[in-house]
This record gives sequence, C-alpha cells and structure tokens, in this order.
Amino acid sequence: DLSARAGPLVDATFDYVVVGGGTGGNVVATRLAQHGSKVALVEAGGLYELESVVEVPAADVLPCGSDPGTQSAVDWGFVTHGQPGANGRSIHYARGKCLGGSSALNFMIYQRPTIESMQQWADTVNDSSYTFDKVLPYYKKSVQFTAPNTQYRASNATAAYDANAFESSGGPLQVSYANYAMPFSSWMKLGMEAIGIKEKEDFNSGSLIGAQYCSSTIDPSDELRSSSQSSFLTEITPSTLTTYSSTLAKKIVFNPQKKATGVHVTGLLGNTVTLHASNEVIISAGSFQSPQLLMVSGVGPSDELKDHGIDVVADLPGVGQNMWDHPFFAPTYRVQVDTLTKFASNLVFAAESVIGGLLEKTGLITNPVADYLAWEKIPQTLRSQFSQSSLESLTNLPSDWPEAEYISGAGYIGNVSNLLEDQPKDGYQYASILGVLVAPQSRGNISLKSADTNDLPIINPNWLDSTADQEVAIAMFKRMREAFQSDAMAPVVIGKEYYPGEAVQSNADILEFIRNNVMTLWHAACTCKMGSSDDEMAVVDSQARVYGVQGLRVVDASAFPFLPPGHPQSTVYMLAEKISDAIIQGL
Ligand SMILES: Cc1cc2nc3c(=O)[nH]c(=O)nc-3n(C[C@H](O)[C@H](O)[C@H](O)COP(=O)(O)OP(=O)(O)OC[C@H]3O[C@@H](n4cnc5c(N)ncnc54)[C@H](O)[C@@H]3O)c2cc1C
Repeated sequence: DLSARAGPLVDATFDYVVVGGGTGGNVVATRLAQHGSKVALVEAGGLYELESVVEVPAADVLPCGSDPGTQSAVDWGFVTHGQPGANGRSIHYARGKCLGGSSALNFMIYQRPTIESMQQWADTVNDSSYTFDKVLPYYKKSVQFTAPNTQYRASNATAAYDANAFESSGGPLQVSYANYAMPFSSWMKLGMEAIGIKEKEDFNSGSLIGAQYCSSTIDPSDELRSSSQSSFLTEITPSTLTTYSSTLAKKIVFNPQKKATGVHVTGLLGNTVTLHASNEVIISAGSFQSPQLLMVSGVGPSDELKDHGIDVVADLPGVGQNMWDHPFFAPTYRVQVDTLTKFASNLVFAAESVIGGLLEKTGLITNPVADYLAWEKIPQTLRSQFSQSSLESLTNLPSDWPEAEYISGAGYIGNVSNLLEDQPKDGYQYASILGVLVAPQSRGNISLKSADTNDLPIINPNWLDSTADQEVAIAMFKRMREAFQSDAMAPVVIGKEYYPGEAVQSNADILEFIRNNVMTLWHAACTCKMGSSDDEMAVVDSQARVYGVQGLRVVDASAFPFLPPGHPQSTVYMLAEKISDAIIQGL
C-alpha cells in the first residue's frame, strides 16, 4: 500500500534521498530501503493507474503521438520545437510523470544490448565490471521471466527464447510474451527472411543481428503492464522507504565542502521543505530532468549557469550535452490481416477485443502492437553508396552493433501525430514497418529555460543532423520497401505502397519523406554521461558519482556513456541494480 508509506511534507532526515520515482529511481530507493537504510523517494507525479489506461498493452499507442494533444495526464508534456531534421516541425516527446516514470508509458519491449557494446561501455568508463558477463547478473536480478503461452499464441507465432538468459533471476519485474501475437508479425518475419535477416533464438544473451518475437514487460497473470512501480514499489515494500508523490524536487543542497546534504522539495500546496540526506542524494529524474536538476543546483556548464544567475558549485561542461536518441519513420502498406486500423475504425471489433482482453486475457488489446523486431548492419550493396565520412563514423562501432532496427507496426503510422485517430477509415487494414536508427551519429542537448524546475528544460534531440544518419535512414527505407515488395509478403500486401507511395524514388525524395515523418522512439539518454576522469565531458564516474562534488549520484538513462543498441529499459534496470549494490557495498 503506497499511500501508507507516503510522508507528510515537513523537514526530515534520511540516509538517502532519491529524486524521481521512475524506472531507475524506484529500483534504487527500494533496494537501499530493503537493505535497512532510511530512504526518501521524491516523485513529481502520482499513481498512473488512477489516471490512465496505459496498463493495457495495446493502449500504449494512445498517449505518445507527435501531436501534443495526445499527451496523457501522467506525461510531462515535453515538446521539441523547430527541429531542422524534421523540417522544422514541433514534436511531442512523451515522458512519464508518475510513480513508474516512463516505464508506465513505454511500449514494453524488453531486450538487452550486445556483448561488444558492453565491452565498449567497460572500455569507455575504464571499469571492467561493465562487460556483458559481469552485468548479466544485474539484468537478471530485476526480472521474473515467463515463457510464451503456447496455449494461446498462434502456432505460426512461436517465440523462441533462451531460458538461460533468465536463469536464477527472481526480481519483481515481469517479462513475458503477449498471449496474442499480431498477425502481421508472422508476415513481417517472412519479409525479413526474404531480405536476408534470419530468425534467431534470443535477444537477451548479448547478440542482436537477426529477427525475433520480442519479450515484453507484461505481467502474465493479468496481461497488463509491469512497470517499476507495479513491480518494485508494490511488490517489495520495505518499511524504511518513505514515498513523497506529487512532490517536485527544486534544488540539491550542498554544504561548503560541496557535499550534497539534501534536496529542497515543493508539495502540491506549494510549501517547500528540505529532505536531508545523511549519506547521499541520488538523482533519477530521467534524461531531461536529471541534467536540469543538476544545473539549477549549480552543477553544469558554468557559462549557462551564469546566464541564469545560478551560483556555480562545479563547472561540468557535459551536463545536458551528448544526448543520444533513436529516431524512426515508417512506410505503410494495405494488408489482408487484422490490425490496429480495424480496432480504430470498427466499433464491434473494438468492443470484442476489449471484452476478450479483459475476460479471456487474449486478443488484440493484450498485445503492445510492436512485437516483432529485426536488426542488421546495412548490407554492402547499399553501403557502397555511403560517403567516406559516413563509413568512417560507422566503422568505429563494434561488429555486433546493428545500424538498423525494423519493428512491426500493425497499423498506419504516418507522422505519428495520433496513432489511433490517424488510422484510415476506408475499410482497408494497414501495416507498417518502423525503421529505427540504432547507431545514430547525431547528438542533441538539454538547456535551461529558467533556474526553476517548475519550467521544463528545452530539449533539442537534433535528429538526422549527421550525414551518416541521413544515408543510413535512406538505406533503411529501401530495405523496408524491399521486404514489403518481396514475394514472401505478396500474399498479405494489397496493391502498391500506400505511404509514401511509388512516386517517392530518389534519395532526395526519400529523405524528404523521412524528414516530414521522423519521430522519436523515446530513448533519450546520455545527458549526464558516465566516463573516465580524463574525459572533460563526463558527468559521472563508473559508480555514477557526480564529478566535482561529494555524496551525489545520477542513476537513470542520462548516466549511460552512450546508448547501446536496442531498447533502454532493461539497461536502466541493470544500472540501477548495479549502482544500488555498489552503494550497499560502500563503494
Ligand atoms: C512512449 C515510450 C515508449 C517507450 N518504449 C520502450 C520500449 O518498448 N522498451 C524500452 O526498453 N524502452 C522504451 N522506452 C524508453 C524507456 O521507457 C526509458 O528509457 C526509461 O523508462 C527511462 O528511465 P529513467 O529512469 O531514465 O527515467 P523515467 O522512467 O522517465 O523516470 C524519471 C522520473 O523522475 C520524475 N521527475 C523528473 N523530474 C523531477 C523532479 N524535479 N522532481 C521529482 N520527480 C521528478 C519523473 O516524473 C519520472 O517519474 C519508451 C519510452 C516512452 C516514453
């Protein structure tokens, strides 16, 4: 019972104060409290189950459109304005404002990075405890795995998996497979095979090149979302954890020796108090607001801090810089299988799906819509058209780090303005493949609007800024077209390409289509990047301790040194488990 552990908003002292009850923060707060420490968890939002439908897997498509009007009650409402790579469009960037954070809004895809990308992490931060083998126990620690339910899933939608990837795990976060596989995915599988991407057994043991039905953070007992809130906060309830929801962190307090001693926070009624930390303050406010909170508290690029009249505690030029993200775009075809389009346009089908999902725990609404993934390096025929500078930047990547990810999207995607309302209402079914840049070379940044956390920081993802990203994106578009137009997919595809359509042929036209439709996959990371002490842009060391001050760590996606290939939630959980362990061990 979370409310029983909510604290009245008065000055108080704890061993640790954790800011941000999101994906990473809930793990850290719970693990430290489980170990007997007195912990305060400060979260700006409340319980998401009270305010939204995103517990139901298929409802993940509702609140994340590029149109700011799709924003849910548990979203901060970030909008990036005038992105040059998106032809100047303004785009809503969903971020969870609730206990659970973005794990309450995400698409539930669960998979892990590659062996060589984790070796690169270890090398970059000069700490061999980040190799894949060494972090694997921390990936396992958070999760409870349940194999696909073959009683429900169609026989042509068998999801292969390697049980060893989850062996001896026993955490509260549920990882399983939707009882209903999207019918389009079995066709995408054939299309991927036709262009040379073969099915593989597993995406959780360190290699990704290949294709597969993915595992998802779905609770098999009710086919609903498993988030860091429903798992960590609800399942593990240490009495030494006090949760302050609807409470905004305003500023980290430092003593004259530059040790973080607490946090100023404001409650719903506007009263500000100090939560003191005898040991440490841990910031887990996400990739946009962890750098913001550091900056308003005096830790960041000194010029920017001075512009806002903020006294500099530590001049760290990397705070808010180095933002990685995974942008995507999606061509669409008419298809002969049931998709989200039918759900959006056929009331009877929609009602049947909802009733079936609730009563029988199967059917379309129990599927998070994106359930089949494929990864590759761009093949030589297309690669040979890349410029020399693009080839050089891509060769710096390890051999097992894919450049392209293709995700099944059983519906019309367009510019993602509103995934439900935008479905065509002409009686046809539509399906797309999302092409995602998973080795992006463009970097964005976060800057302050004001010195007050009440004002959202300014986000600049800078998608498609680099020539390499543009060239890879064009090649990905051609690969997706090749798959859709393969003999293998011919039985399911109706007619010619629906969107953007056959008229789009030249590289310039393809890039224009991409710019007009590009959207984030919501993977913002690395804005307080981890790095070794000789990297002046590093913000935290390999134990997530902020350079230049004492008693302060950042533990969330912002602390990644770079964004490893794939979907980041597994790595946020891993990092939070690993750093919690380090804190408990006195590191
Ligand atoms: C729509 C969407 C789809 C996604 N799909 C996937 C997917 O399928 N698979 C995957 O692996 N990843 C996915 N992601 C990304 C993944 O969910 C995030 O990378 C991850 O959840 C980030 O965790 P975090 O701890 O860094 O931040 P968050 O989980 O966002 O937590 C930050 C928390 O800090 C709180 N906070 C911020 N500022 C303050 C403040 N000043 N005071 C108090 N509290 C504050 C926020 O309210 C929030 O609860 C998706 C994300 C979104 C939004």
